[in-house]
Amino acid sequence: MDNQINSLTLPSPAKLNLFLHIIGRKENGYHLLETLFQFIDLHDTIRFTVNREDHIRIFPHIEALPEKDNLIFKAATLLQPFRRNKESGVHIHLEKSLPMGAGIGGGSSNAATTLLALNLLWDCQLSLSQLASLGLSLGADVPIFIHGKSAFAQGVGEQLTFLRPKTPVYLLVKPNAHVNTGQIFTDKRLTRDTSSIKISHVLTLDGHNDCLDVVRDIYPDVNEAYLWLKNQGDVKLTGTGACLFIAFEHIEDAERVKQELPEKWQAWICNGSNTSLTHQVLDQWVAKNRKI
Ligand SMILES: C[C@@](CO)(OP(=O)(O)O)[C@H](O)COP(=O)(O)OP(=O)(O)OC[C@H]1O[C@@H](n2ccc(N)nc2=O)[C@H](O)[C@@H]1O
Ligand SMILES: Nc1ncnc2c1ncn2[C@@H]1O[C@H](COP(=O)(O)OP(=O)(O)O)[C@@H](O)[C@H]1O
Repeated sequence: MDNQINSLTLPSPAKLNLFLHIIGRKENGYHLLETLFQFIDLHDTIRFTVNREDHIRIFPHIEALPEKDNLIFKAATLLQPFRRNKESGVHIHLEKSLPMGAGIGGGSSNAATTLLALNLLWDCQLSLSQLASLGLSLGADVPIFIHGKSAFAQGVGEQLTFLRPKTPVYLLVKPNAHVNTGQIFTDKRLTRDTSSIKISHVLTLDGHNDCLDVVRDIYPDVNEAYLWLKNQGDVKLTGTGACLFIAFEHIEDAERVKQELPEKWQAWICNGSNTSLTHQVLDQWVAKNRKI
């Protein structure tokens, strides 16, 4: 990638929740979760070019997502007070591949990638912990993308214990539904009393997703895809959906199921990764620019 000192192109990857347990609810209505996050190599790509125009501009326009609601815009705005660079504007080009409202965290990932990139390009000099605290106000999943390492998360997703789960091949399937996270978390039928687990058990546990039954009930297409995939392996829901996934040891098995999958569902074969692709590229950029 032709990264220069005033521009940076970064992948902004998706995550999976290998399990998601709801163990309680806070007074403000937010849910206390226990979830195991892992990254996958499916990603958006974002190019940041700083300039002296003092504006944040995002291209191209995404239908149904006004610029001011874009988490990329919100993340850049949050970082503006910390700029130390004369080049205080930014032109952001977003190549969107990740489906939205799919439980794979595309919006949170984009927000985190923006904070990481502009922290360097605007010379804000914030630590990862400071960026994660800032990012948490944009979404519960932003801190994991800031740290860029697979982790067991507690609280609303901000208390992280870094772990290295197995990295299988995944078949990821997107039913035709755009899930509203808020709607799932306010559903009366949601199970909110799963027992807390010990960190030492996380990697050996066959965890579940407490949102699955409610999501299947509200979104018939998720239910249909779930029933189809159930015959092919241990199918799981990521986040509040809509995406479902199965882990395979061998890529050939994942490919066979993908070939048989009804065409109406979008599907990808991807690899699990315990380091986010963003950080892999960022580390190379930092090493290169240190030498200049
Ligand atoms: C459930 C998870 C698991 O990874 O994934 P997604 O399916 O969204 O990717 C996340 O915790 C979601 O994080 P995120 O998508 O950033 O949610 P937010 O924007 O913070 O919250 C959307 C709404 O969901 C509810 N919410 C969210 C997180 C949480 N721990 N408890 C909640 O009750 C709140 O009503 C909130 O207004
Ligand atoms: N840059 C962005 N990419 C994706 N979604 C965004 C972005 N900015 C804001 N959003 C909003 O955030 C919502 C959740 O998006 P996303 O994080 O992709 O899904 P999920 O939380 O289900 O994994 C979207 O429905 C969209 O309205």
